[in-house]
Amino acid sequence: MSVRTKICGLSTEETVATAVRYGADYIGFVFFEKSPRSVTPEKAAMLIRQIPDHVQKMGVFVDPDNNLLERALASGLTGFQLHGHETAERIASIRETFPKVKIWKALSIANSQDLAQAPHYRGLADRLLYDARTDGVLPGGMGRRFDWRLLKEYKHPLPWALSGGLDANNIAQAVAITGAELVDISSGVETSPGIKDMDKIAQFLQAVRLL
Ligand SMILES: O=C(O)c1ccccc1N[C@@H]1O[C@H](COP(=O)(O)O)[C@@H](O)[C@H]1O
Repeated sequence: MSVRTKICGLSTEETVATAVRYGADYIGFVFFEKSPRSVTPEKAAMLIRQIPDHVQKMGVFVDPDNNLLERALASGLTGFQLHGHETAERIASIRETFPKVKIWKALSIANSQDLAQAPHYRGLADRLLYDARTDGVLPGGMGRRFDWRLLKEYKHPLPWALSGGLDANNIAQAVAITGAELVDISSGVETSPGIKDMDKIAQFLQAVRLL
């Protein structure tokens, strides 16, 4: 099975170049000021200029207003990853305002009841991103994982991706249990919060290629 990858939270030219060189399918930029990975639209634009067309560029947001989405989109994004409490109605409104942009809705998962929100986004989001529920300041990017067995046999209402606490050592098990065809990583390729490591990026992408 070919598993696609998203490397998230990049903020330097070197790490973007490494992710591209080792075959990332998606690269993510965080537009959330409380995050140690936060970038401005201007910085994202500079980084996105070095990314080829075949690699999708996702912006990560937490309950953004349209003004922020607009400014970030101008940097060259192809998709929005919405990681806050965005309702189905809010997603519908974002889709109407930005019809060409792919929309991923992140869901915080801690138990099987959390999956009940998933069908609400059918026909609205392009993809669901299952991530672990966190209790901290950040709703993602905490390296926290959830019980992957919750996704076993689950009938997904939409295309989806797996995230939350993934790394080069656990990715084979995560994919074997969940059947994920797209995986998303941030802190698993860092040495400390916000500091990406080029070797870890390369190792993760190579580990996925071997699956
Ligand atoms: O990375 C962040 O700082 C972040 C901030 C706000 C919302 C989401 C964020 N990151 C996303 O969280 C998941 C899981 O990350 P990790 O691999 O567990 O560190 C991933 O999609 C990041 O894009």
